[in-house]
Amino acid sequence: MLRAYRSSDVAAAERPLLEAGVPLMERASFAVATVAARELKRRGHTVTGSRILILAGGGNNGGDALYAGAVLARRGAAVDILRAGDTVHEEGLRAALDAGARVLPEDHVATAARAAGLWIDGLAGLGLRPPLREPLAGLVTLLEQERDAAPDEPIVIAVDCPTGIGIDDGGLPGPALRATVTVAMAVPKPGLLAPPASRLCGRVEVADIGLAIAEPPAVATLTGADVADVLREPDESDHKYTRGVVLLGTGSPEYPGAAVLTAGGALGGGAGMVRLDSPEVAHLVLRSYPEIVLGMGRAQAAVLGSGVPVSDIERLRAPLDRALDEQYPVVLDAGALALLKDGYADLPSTAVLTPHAGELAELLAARGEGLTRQEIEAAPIRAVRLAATVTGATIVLKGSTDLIAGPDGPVYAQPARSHWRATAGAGDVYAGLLGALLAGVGEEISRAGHGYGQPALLAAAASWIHAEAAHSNGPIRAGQIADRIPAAIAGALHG
Ligand SMILES: NC(=O)C1=CN([C@@H]2O[C@H](COP(=O)(O)OP(=O)(O)OC[C@H]3O[C@@H](n4cnc5c(N)ncnc54)[C@H](OP(=O)(O)O)[C@@H]3O)[C@@H](O)[C@H]2O)[C@H](O)CC1
Ligand SMILES: [K+]
Repeated sequence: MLRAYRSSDVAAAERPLLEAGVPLMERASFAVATVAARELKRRGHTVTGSRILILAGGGNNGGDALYAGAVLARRGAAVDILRAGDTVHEEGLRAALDAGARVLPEDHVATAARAAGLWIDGLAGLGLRPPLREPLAGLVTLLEQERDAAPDEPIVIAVDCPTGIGIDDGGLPGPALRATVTVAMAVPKPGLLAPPASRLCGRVEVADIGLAIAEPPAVATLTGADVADVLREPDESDHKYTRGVVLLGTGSPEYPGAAVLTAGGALGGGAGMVRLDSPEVAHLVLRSYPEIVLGMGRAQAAVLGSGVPVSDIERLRAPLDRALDEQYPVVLDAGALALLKDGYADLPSTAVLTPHAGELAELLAARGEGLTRQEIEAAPIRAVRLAATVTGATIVLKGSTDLIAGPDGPVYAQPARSHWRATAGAGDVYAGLLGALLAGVGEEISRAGHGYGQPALLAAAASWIHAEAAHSNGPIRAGQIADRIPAAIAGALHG
């Protein structure tokens, strides 16, 4: 699991080590230099003979970059330093100059940017209070223009984070310098895992500088190994009821396919049994999945709303109330979210809402929180935490990176592996898959009662599985995603 920590927690953890004289900056800068050398090599260049531009801000981020420049200059690179702040990290500058680097006149930015094959972005890191002020904002804008104009795009190594991103909220409040590789010191920060900021980070590498953080992570990303830990593989004691029964209140004459796709997601996700409470489309679903059992009945999880128009949502009220009364998990997708506009003020965390940004804006507005779709997409971590707080439910904000928040614990940020997943019906498949995972542990969740972090963790696991199943180098249909879920789960469980 990738765990990202707030900048304040990182800075607090650094302090005693710095006071004890632990050479954190030396370790950090060596890591930056190592990544820079390797990236040059990847492009068929050697450090010797390469021209490298050090973008040195006025703080320790600049210090890291300057010491990295010293290492690279000693290895034969031609190193130019652009001092971008009123102040500079004096020892770092001294080290770089002693190693043969030279300070550029300020009006040489464009020329130097074009001449350098690699830039090291040490303008600002943990100490940035976004948005960027002038002259840094103008410098970053100019550098982005030069990068776009350069015949060969330079390699940009971001020290700790790309300068200008919202390091803790994942926002992009102003200009920011896109990176090829981000070298995160000690631990990732939230802006490296959550969009829109994460889109500017390039590949994230974490440099071990001997720092451990005791605080809980603010954002986390599950890997396949974590998913294997979360899933419960059936054994000889299992039967279809112990593996979890999912009740689907999905699909309608207007959107019959959603019933088929949620059924495919639930069956692919390993439900012991799938019940369908949508008589008007049952014949269609049975044609694809004869395994489906028709009608209501005892279940360990319910999935409601996919493909159900708002005009038809009253039929979902009974299964929703039953899930809440019997305290088993319920996924509220698409049309079912409209039920929450009046009533259901305080949902349990076993209610998992799966809005996209527009639906989330409507949900928040109904709770008196006026965030627009644009504001949600600009700072999704804040939006998904707010939604979990005002509803009490677990929130899955679907997007190219799914963001998942429960009543406590980290926000999970689960990126798509490829973007062909953005196709009609993919959300229906996700809802069914999530229902299967929740049903698999539904009894445990019910016994544990509300406020149980498990639904958010399972929703993150479902997102990882869905991204894995949807990973493709070309177009993929939602039905194909459903068909590939079993292999994605087997891959997580057995490598
Ligand atoms: N603590 C350590 O020794 C280690 C830290 N690591 C590296 O250091 C940075 C954190 O360094 P810090 O000095 O705290 O701050 P930064 O260098 O990240 O940023 C401060 C500079 O940024 C300017 N600033 C701040 N906000 C803005 C803004 N909105 N617009 C423009 N400029 C801004 C600030 O200027 P001021 O005039 O406001 O002072 C500073 O010039 C961390 O990220 C690591 O890279 C080591 O890795 C480990 C040891
Ligand atoms: K930086």
